[in-house]
Amino acid sequence: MAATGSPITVVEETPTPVRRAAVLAIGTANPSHCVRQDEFADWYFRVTKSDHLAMLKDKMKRICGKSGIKKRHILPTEEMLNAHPQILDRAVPSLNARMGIAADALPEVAAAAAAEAIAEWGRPASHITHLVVTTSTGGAAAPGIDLRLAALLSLHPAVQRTLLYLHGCGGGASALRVAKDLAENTRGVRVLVVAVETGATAFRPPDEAHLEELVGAALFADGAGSAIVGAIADDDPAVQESRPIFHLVSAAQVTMPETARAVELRLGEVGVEYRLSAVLPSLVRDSIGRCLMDTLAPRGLAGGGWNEMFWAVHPGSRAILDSYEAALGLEPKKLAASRCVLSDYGNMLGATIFFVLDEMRRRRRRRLGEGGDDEEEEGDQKCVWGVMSALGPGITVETMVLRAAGVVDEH
Ligand SMILES: CC(=O)CC(=O)SCCNC(=O)CCNC(=O)[C@H](O)C(C)(C)COP(=O)(O)OP(=O)(O)OC[C@H]1O[C@@H](n2cnc3c(N)ncnc32)[C@H](O)[C@@H]1OP(=O)(O)O
Repeated sequence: MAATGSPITVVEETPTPVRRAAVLAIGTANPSHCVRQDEFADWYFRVTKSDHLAMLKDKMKRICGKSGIKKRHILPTEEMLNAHPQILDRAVPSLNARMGIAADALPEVAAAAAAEAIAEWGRPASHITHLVVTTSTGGAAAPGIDLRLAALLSLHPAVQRTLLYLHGCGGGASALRVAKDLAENTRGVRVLVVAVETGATAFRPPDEAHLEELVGAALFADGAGSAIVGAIADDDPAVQESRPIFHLVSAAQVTMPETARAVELRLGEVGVEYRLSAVLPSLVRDSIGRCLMDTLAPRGLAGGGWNEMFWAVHPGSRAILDSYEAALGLEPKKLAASRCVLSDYGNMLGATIFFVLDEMRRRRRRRLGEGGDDEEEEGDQKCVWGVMSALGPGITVETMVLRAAGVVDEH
């Protein structure tokens, strides 16, 4: 597909929608422990007592240097690792210790992000009708983090809970897809969506036999993202309460052919184990254009040119963003919000997409509200239609067509 082209005409999923879902508020939060990427290799090898593995440490420094990350928040501290020595010993089961750390810490981080979204929404938490929570690293228990979160936020006892486990980096987008369906199918539904992740469940010392874990240790980070999703309808009195940020126009999920082993997540005796194929960036470069074309063509978006839209791409890593850019012929400004989030927070798996949406609307507000003159930002403020894209295990591609609220379509 050409990078530029004819005006965009979107085929709506429901031609005469009674209700159309929209993101009404966004919140984010992180644990307080922040590490600088240029200091991470020294910290990581010291706290894992691995300074003797000099070649691995050098490799880790090279990976960190090419990661596109400046800093990120992580739950593990030296004190925590000293209190749980089994985390540093691959020969000893450590799942219980890791799940305990996640169960203690993550509800608070998730609640902080959700509380920020609820405050922006401006209505009582008890008005939330549905809660969709996703995590790949925050345990596997029932009742799970969703029930704890409902209690911390004083949600209504009848709130309907859905918990999505192990959707990886696509988790936030999956949860938004579920929330969109819930909101559009029942009048008055207001969904609180929360994604929360920690690398504590996957933190291990460096090992020559598990080099992809060096990559994960260099990229993955901890945080929570949240959104309120509701449906906007002309005949809905609740519309008065809502100031949409992004309309959720249509959603799709596809799996790239023959990639079932490219990205894997597993819960094992030593916590969350993952496989990241070294050829992941090239797999994405080769297939993402076709995947998006197949997904978006039926919705009328494949003929308009990728640069005519704004892009909210999950920053799996610097190389993954490079692959999107190369495959789609995107101008550098298109992925500026994704690269900014990667740089400041790292890859927080499912939580990251909320940070990207938040960063995009912040840039829009800055531009529209303060009359900024940054040409790079200006391009995206004018785009009405956008694509949210995130890759999960599989490689599973989650895609959502977005429409920016408050932007006039000039076509
Ligand atoms: C979890 C989910 O559900 C979805 C996800 O988002 S998964 C996370 C997605 N991200 C990734 O998998 C990382 C993709 N890779 C990258 O971003 C980049 O390769 C990188 C930042 C790790 C390195 O940058 P680069 O430009 O490729 O530099 P390059 O010099 O080729 O690689 C640096 C080193 O990393 C090693 N490396 C890169 N990818 C590796 C992998 N998957 N496993 C092991 N080693 C790897 C290279 O072999 C190289 O080692 P040497 O320096 O010893 O030669």
